[in-house]
This record gives sequence, structure tokens and C-alpha cells, in this order.
Amino acid sequence: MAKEPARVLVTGAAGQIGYALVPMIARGVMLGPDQPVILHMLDIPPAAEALNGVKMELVDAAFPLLKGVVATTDVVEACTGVNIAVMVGGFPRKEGMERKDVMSKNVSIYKSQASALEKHAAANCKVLVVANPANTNALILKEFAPSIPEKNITCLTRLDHNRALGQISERLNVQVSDVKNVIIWGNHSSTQYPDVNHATVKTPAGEKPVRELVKDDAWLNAEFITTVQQRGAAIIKARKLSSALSAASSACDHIHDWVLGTPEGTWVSMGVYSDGSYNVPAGLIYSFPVTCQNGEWKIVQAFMDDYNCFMASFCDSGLSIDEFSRKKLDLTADELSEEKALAYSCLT
Ligand SMILES: NC(=O)C1=CN([C@@H]2O[C@H](COP(=O)(O)OP(=O)(O)OC[C@H]3O[C@@H](n4cnc5c(N)ncnc54)[C@H](O)[C@@H]3O)[C@@H](O)[C@H]2O)C=CC1
Ligand SMILES: O=C([O-])CC(=O)C(=O)O
Repeated sequence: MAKEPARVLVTGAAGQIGYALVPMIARGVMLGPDQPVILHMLDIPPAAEALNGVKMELVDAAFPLLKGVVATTDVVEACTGVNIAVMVGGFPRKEGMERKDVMSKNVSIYKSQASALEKHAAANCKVLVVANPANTNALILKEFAPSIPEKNITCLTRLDHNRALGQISERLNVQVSDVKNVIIWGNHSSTQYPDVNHATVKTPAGEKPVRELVKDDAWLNAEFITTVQQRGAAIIKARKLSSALSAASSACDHIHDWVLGTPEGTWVSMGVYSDGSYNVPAGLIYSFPVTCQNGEWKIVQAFMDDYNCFMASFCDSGLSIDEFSRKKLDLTADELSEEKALAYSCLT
């Protein structure tokens, strides 16, 4: 029997990520080729005409899975009955701007949209915040939508995760689909820590650790990390616009794996509400390695082979974290704590 359509909200749908994202959703990239969708697109009144143009193009593209389009500048209409909310609308960082510069503008947007989602979205709506500062916008959304379970509110660090996979694949000249289990820890900002200590590559001789294949710890501990951390800025420099197609594609990956599950033996990075795992302060939205099953994510806690379980017992908990990594996990947590304080100061 055909599935009921899922209602998917995209805020900021007239913007450049929105323009890349809505056709992917309508094609089934996000929720699968057998899941019909009704798109809810929200933007602000100055973008209403452009938003209507996007709606016209969606009609023109005749997507078989697309069962309806709501294009509106009314936040209540946009949020009503949605099962998935992808929050892209916001004030983007421009060349030379730090994320903190855009904090106060986004705090007020996320406060009001949180209330609309809380009152009007479907029960168990899953929320992905893309707009920067993504982790802190998600935290504000969580604070102002107290009846939405905290496990349903996440932010996008899958783009950073995919960037890390891409860098390793380029360096080793292997298929990106053969690289797995990198980790993005922390903030979607230049303090994030792209960690390859548990990442592997599929080879004809079995799965091999990335470190063993790259054979260049100096590169992995320095240039690789900064390349991933600074990739957003490099795209802005090259395009004079921030990443859009890769952001849209990664947002689809995030929701796809959350709803439909991660493959056996594979984890992905998601910004989720910290429960204190890995000694990350509870109450931050922090990017962790997660596996997903039955529509729920779970922070990866432990390696399954004996050696690493043994090693993990000497560390904080879960995957073994060396001293180099520990400092980087703490640094990005400190930045998130500062962002949280700044965001709260914008509320008063
Ligand atoms: N987490 C991540 O990995 C990434 C995050 N981003 C962030 O995503 C956001 C969107 O980027 P772009 O699409 O390039 O920006 P954009 O400026 O092209 O589009 C943003 C859209 O949001 C709309 N908007 C503004 N306020 C709104 C509101 N209150 N409600 C609904 N819509 C509103 C604007 O009118 C515009 O159409 C930015 O904050 C950007 O920094 C971008 C790339 C990656
Ligand atoms: O830096 C930005 O504003 C865009 C962004 O988040 C990214 O490309 O990762």
C-alpha cells in the first residue's frame, strides 16, 4: 500500500540552500524513493515572489513523489502538521564575518519559530537546524519548544563529516564510499574537531585504519584538520556565496540516516543534545558520532573489539580519546558554552 505523504518544512526556502534542497526532497533523496512528500516552504515577505517562483518550478518539474506544496510567509501555516522541519532560514554569514556576528539576529528568529513548531507541528516532528550558528540556533529552538523531546532537535554537522570523508578519499585516491567513521566533534565552526582516529577505508585486504594508509600523521594532525575546519570559508572565498549544494545534500543525508538508519558498522556525525557523554558538558548541542535505528539516534559509546574496549576502560568512556583529541573536544565545547552565554544575553 502507498505510504501517506510526509510533510517536510524547509524554512528559508527561497534562499540558495533551499533552492538546492527542495528538488532533492521532492525526488526522494531525503526520505526514500517510496515516500511521497508534501513540501512546506517558508520565507519572509520580501522573498515571497521568489518563493512563489520556486513553487512554480516544483510544479514544472512534475516530481512523481511530490503530492503538494505549501509556499507561505506565515510561520503558523508553514509549521502546521509537519513531520520533518529543516530550518535553513536565517541570516547567513558573509565573507569576513564570524558566526558570532550573526547571533542576535538568529536568536530572535529561532525563538519565534520554536514556538510555532511546538504548537503546530506533528507529534514527534524531527528538527534539523542548518542555519548558522547551527548548534546554538538548535539550542535556542530547544529552549523555546520545551514540549518537543530534546532528542528530536538536532543540527547539521554532516556537511563537515562529508567534507572529512572527501579529503581522505582525495588524499588516498580511493572512492569516498569506501571511507567511513570519521567523526566531527563539537561546533559547526572553525573549532570543530575532525577526528580520523577510528576511521577506516575498505580495501581488497579488508578494512584498514585511515592513519595506517595515509602514513602521514603530521598531515592528519594539522592540514587535514584545518582544511575541514576552514572549508566553509574557502567555499565563500571561491563562490562569494556559502556552500549550498553540498549543504543541501548533507541535510538530506542527515535526515535520511536518522529516519531510515545508518548501515551496520557505520556511524555519522550529528549535532545532538549532550547528555555528558565523553565529558562534554550536558546541555550543549554538540556534534557526536551517532548510529541511528528505528528513527532514533544514539551516541556511539564503545568500540566492539576487545583491544579498544580495553583501551576505552582507561579513558573517559566510549571510543578511546587520546590527549591531543581531548584538548580539541574541550576547546570546541568551550566555544559552544560561550556561544550559549552570548545567545542568552541576546534574549534579554
Ligand atoms: N550547518 C551547515 O553545515 C551550513 C549552514 N549554512 C547556513 O545556512 C543558512 C542558509 O544559507 P543560504 O541558503 O546560503 O542563505 P540565503 O541567504 O541564500 O537564504 C536564507 C533564506 O532565509 C530567509 N530567511 C531569513 N529570515 C527568515 C525567517 N525568519 N524565516 C524564514 N526564512 C527566513 C531569507 O529570506 C533567505 O531566502 C545560513 O545561516 C548559512 O550560514 C550554510 C552552509 C552549511
Ligand atoms: O560558513 C558558512 O557560513 C557556511 C557554512 O556553514 C559552511 O559552509 O560550512
